[in-house]
Amino acid sequence: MTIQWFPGHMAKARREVTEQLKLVDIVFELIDARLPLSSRNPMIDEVIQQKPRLVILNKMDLADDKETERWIKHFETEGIRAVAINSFEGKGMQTVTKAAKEILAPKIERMKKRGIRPGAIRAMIVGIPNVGKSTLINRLARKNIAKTGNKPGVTKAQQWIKFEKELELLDTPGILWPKFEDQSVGYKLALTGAIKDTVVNMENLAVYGLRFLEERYPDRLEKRYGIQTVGDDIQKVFNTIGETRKTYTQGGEIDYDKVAELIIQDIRSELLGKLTFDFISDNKEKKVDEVTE
Ligand SMILES: Nc1nc2c(ncn2[C@@H]2O[C@H](COP(=O)(O)OP(=O)(O)OP(=O)(O)O)[C@@H](O)[C@H]2O)c(=O)[nH]1
Repeated sequence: MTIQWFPGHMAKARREVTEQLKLVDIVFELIDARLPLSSRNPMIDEVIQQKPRLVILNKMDLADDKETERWIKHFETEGIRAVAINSFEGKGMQTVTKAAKEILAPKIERMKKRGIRPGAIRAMIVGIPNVGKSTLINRLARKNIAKTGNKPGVTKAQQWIKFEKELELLDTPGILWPKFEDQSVGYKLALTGAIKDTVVNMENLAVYGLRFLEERYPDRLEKRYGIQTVGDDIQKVFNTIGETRKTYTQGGEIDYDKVAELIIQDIRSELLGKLTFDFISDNKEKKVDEVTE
């Protein structure tokens, strides 16, 4: 299933999440650890409102550990509890349950004081396509209840999963739309596979990837491709990579489409190491823009 985020579809998605929210005590906002800014739904605060929330940075195995740590601290300075996990391998699951219990502890205490016996804590997962919602549900359920896939937009159909003593999870995650803010957000989402390749120009995406690496991870660029700077002569860079990797057309020319694909695959498949694409300074720059507008 391909999700087309037309306005009607976005309104429906929001309505559905708002309905589901009434059923739960806490929201697990699932984001991609590589994109702690770009993989958040742009209206998430408005949608969730005052509901207690835990931000979960998934796919931590693919992200830069130092940056993930920084992001967790950053969320906490904003009053939002955050944890990092790898739901693919089931790493960090205890941090999710522990944090959820701690966030709700004051509420449970208040209920107890009023003589109300608290029931199980009920949670739901919310996130944009492909952040790993189904994978996490399966992990917490420890069996394959939810369907997963490696293409954006596969999640479906609703019941409660008891994933630990006193904790229950809605088996249907809330799927919200990604940001369409600017081109760089689009490129970052495409580089991590959150939006389909067909909606972006692969050569432009590869160039964006190279420039990003040059700016943030120049050592990796040099190690993998022997390139120190990308500069303005992109063709030269593509030629260098094409020659080293022997990416030729049948006529013996450099195959630029293949070089672009190769760069994107290298980025996606960790051949350039663990990468984080959003930096806390990106967030600050944006806030300054907003203030001056
Ligand atoms: N490396 C890594 N891959 C993950 C992790 N979690 C999920 N994935 C992969 O990410 C892809 C998307 O996972 P899903 O669980 O289908 O994502 P979803 O959010 O349910 O996707 P939609 O159905 O599109 O909303 C799959 O290929 C998963 O194997 C993780 O922690 N690490």
